[in-house]
Order: sequence, then C-alpha cells, then structure tokens
Amino acid sequence: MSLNTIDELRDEIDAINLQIMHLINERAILVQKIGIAKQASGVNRFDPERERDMLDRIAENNKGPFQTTALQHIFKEIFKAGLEIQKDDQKEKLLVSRSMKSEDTVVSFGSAYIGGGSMQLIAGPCAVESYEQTAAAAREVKKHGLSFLRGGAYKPRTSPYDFQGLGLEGLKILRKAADDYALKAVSEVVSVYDLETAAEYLDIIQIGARNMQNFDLLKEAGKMNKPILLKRGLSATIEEFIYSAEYIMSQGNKEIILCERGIRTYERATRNTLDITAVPILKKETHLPVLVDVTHSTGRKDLLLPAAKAAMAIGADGVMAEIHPDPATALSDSAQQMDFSEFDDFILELQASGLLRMKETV
Ligand SMILES: C=C(O[C@@H]1C=C(C(=O)O)C=C[C@H]1O)C(=O)O
Repeated sequence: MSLNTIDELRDEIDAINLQIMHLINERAILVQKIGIAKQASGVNRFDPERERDMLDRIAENNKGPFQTTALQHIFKEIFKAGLEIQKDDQKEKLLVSRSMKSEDTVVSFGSAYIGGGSMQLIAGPCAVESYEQTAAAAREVKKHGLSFLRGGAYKPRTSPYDFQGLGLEGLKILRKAADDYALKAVSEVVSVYDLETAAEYLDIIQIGARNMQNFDLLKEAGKMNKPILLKRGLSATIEEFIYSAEYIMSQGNKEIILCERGIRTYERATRNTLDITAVPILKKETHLPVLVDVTHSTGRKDLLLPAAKAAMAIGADGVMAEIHPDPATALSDSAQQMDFSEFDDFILELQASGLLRMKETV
C-alpha cells in the first residue's frame, strides 16, 4: 500500500471521526433532555435495565469486524459520559449553586454580616465551662471589635467518657455572656431534639463535622428560621459538602454559612489537613459564605496565624478560632486554644497583614 493510499484512508477516518463526534453530541443532547425529565419526576439518573437493553441490541446487530464485547465496552463508556453530563446539569440546578444565584449570599445580623466581602472572626472557647470563663472570652472578643462569640454547649466527643458539654445550661451561659457584651452567639447542635430550644438562645446554629451527613438534622435545620453554620465532614468531599448544604436549603432555609475545618488524611503533623483550596472552589460553585476553622484544621497554636492569613488571602469570608482564659485547664481541646495574650498577637498580626478588614461590628 502506497503512502498516498494511507493518507487517503486517514482523510476518510478524519471525516468519520467528525461524524462520530457529531453523533455522540447529538446523543448527549437527548441524554440531557432525559436527565432533566428524570430530575423533574425524581427518577434515578442511572438505569441499568435500559443500558442492558441497548447493549443487547448492539450484540444482535453487530456484523463486525469489532467483537461485540469491544463494542459494548465502548458504548458503556458513552453511557458513563452521558451520566456525567446529567449529573453536571443537575448540580447546576442546585439551590446552593452559583449558577442558580450569581450574587453572594450575605447573612446579616443587624449591623454585622457574614459574606459579601466582609471579614469576620468568630472566636470563643471550645466548650462553655462556666459563666466566668465564657464572659472572659466575650470581653476579649468585644475588646477587638469583633461581633461573634462561639462556645460549645453540646460537645460531640470521640470518647463517651470525655466532657460532653453543659447542654442547655451551656446555651444559657453563652447567651448571657453574648448579651452582656452585645455579641452574637454561635453554638453547635448535635440532635434534632435540641434544635428548637437552641434556636431560642443562639444567633447561629452550627452543625458540626460529625453531623454533616446527619440528613434528618440537616432537613430539620432547613426548616428553622435561623442561620446555619455547616462544617465540612471529617472525610467529606467538596461535592458531598455541597449536597449537605442543599439538604438544608431545600427545606427553605437560605441562610447557610459553610466552614472548612480540615479533612482526615494520612498526614499527622496537623490534627487534620486544611484543604485551603476548598475555599475558592466552594465560593465558585456555591453562592454561600465560606469560613475556615483554623483551630480544628491545624490543631496547633503555631499554625493558627499562617492558616488564618491563608484563609483570608484565598478569599474566605471569615475565620473561626478558639480562645480560653486558661487553655491549660480547659475541659476540651486544651492544646489548641489561644490564651488572651496569644489572641491579642493573633489579631494584631492579622491587622498588620492588611488581610483583616472588618467592615462592620455589632
Ligand atoms: C439517558 C438515560 O440515562 C442514563 C444514560 C443512558 C445513555 O447514555 O443512554 C442510559 C441509561 C441511563 O443510565 C436513560 O435512562 O435513557
């Protein structure tokens, strides 16, 4: 066969490639239409029976030279690509997605707000231990012109024998300390049963990492008239995190704040691995504010400042950090909470870096 003949055959192949491409794209448009109809009627995207049907038809009609199994393999890849397109289309239709709402969601609390270009720092003790301890932290938070006080009342602890938090008493203490210093109160709720009561005492209800896929809790939180701070699960992908936020929003609650808090990896130098690029990804794919919890992600005091700077530089809407009047005696997370002089330095350094721009305070 001459070289000229090869060129001619290749020309024919080029033309066929284009035809296949056009046909595959035409097919994809039909698949997209089916995907939209399936979503509207709540039917699963994946339909193995339909796929089996099509593969059987290929077997019946195949005249070679390709073996049926080779062709079926190619077609299965086309089905898979079709499913991906349907999935992408459905993701774009999520209520939390940027494609459904291009403007940033801003959650406002009177004169303070989270999202939309402000930089908020939420600080407070890991756990509410006493009024004195919580009020001391509140005083510090206020001293720096910050607006949000955090403090755990219901503590999801790895061991059932560790301090579990003061529960309702803790919520009452947090509320009083926040009111005494004109601050907004943030605390975690771990059970559906505590949501209503907690809402009476809190300005923001946190759903923690361990409950990110507690779908009942997410759905009930979605019915509350209170902003929800949703933390990323310990081993959750960004996609799973976004779907969890969708669970909340699908029930009507539009005030959702996301929080990257580090994920579990093989790395042991830090408590978790701070997935810093999750911040711009979440900001791009959703319209929700995104915070970074520097305490739980690093678990190391010496990394709080660089992690906070990174969070701010990469576009986070705020940072969460834990402070305690005497971290050594703290009932939980004693190694990673800042004492007040460390917190002073932390704030000063952030302000000096020019990254901490607090537009409004309460
Ligand atoms: C397009 C559909 O959805 C999926 C994609 C298919 C395809 O690419 O042909 C087939 C079945 C489903 O897994 C469908 O159900 O027809």
